[in-house]
Amino acid sequence: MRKKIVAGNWKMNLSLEEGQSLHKTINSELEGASANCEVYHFTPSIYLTSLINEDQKVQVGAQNGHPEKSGAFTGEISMSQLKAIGTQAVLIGHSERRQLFNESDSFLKEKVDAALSEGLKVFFCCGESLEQRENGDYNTTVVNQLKNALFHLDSTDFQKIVIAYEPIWAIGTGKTASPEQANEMHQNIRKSFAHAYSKEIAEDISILYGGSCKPSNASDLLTQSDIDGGLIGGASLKAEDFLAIISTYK
Ligand SMILES: O=C[C@H](O)COP(=O)(O)O
Repeated sequence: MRKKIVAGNWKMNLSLEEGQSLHKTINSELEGASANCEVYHFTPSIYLTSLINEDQKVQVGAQNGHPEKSGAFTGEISMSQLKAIGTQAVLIGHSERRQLFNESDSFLKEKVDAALSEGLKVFFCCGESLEQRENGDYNTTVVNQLKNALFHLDSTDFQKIVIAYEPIWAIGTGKTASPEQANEMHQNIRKSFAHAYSKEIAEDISILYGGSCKPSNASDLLTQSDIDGGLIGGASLKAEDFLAIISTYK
């Protein structure tokens, strides 16, 4: 059965002290609470070692990783280096990486392979631009992103993969997809897995929504039939907001 997951993507925000304090607060609030959803913090890589602690409720992930194990890639961190320090998960394919750092589907595919070979859990992001939404190309765009980076994998690999659907026009804009628009895309994504693999894989994979999700709209979005949680940006930076979103699954 697929899992509910709420993940915070801090992006390039928070000082180390702020990050440690936020992580500590979320962990202590969840301590002893019944586990109805998994919770992740995707933090700046430089903070990972100070936050990773296997005994805590909130799992810690990186926002990026390089597919090569080692070599002359100044400024990069490999998936194997992430794994070596105990990182539990990695974000791959976030639209900010695709757009601002020109990451192509084929490069993302290499990252997915490298992350899985290290045993990292992959949160694979997909989503269409406003133009693609308006000209009706959104379903094809998103399915192609999945096909190009994921559909070469074995069925068993999907135990380590979570999909995050993030319409680019909803990220950090205050505009959200309506619950119906988001759910329709999640159903479409699930169908593409059923078509490429099997009904079982499609039913088992967790698909998160991301894009201006906040306490006021979380319960409408995150309780849709095919939405299994959220990848939260801005609203993950304040403990009160992030906890309110997590409480959707209480
Ligand atoms: O990874 C998170 C998404 O980019 C959503 O960000 P946002 O909640 O600030 O719109």
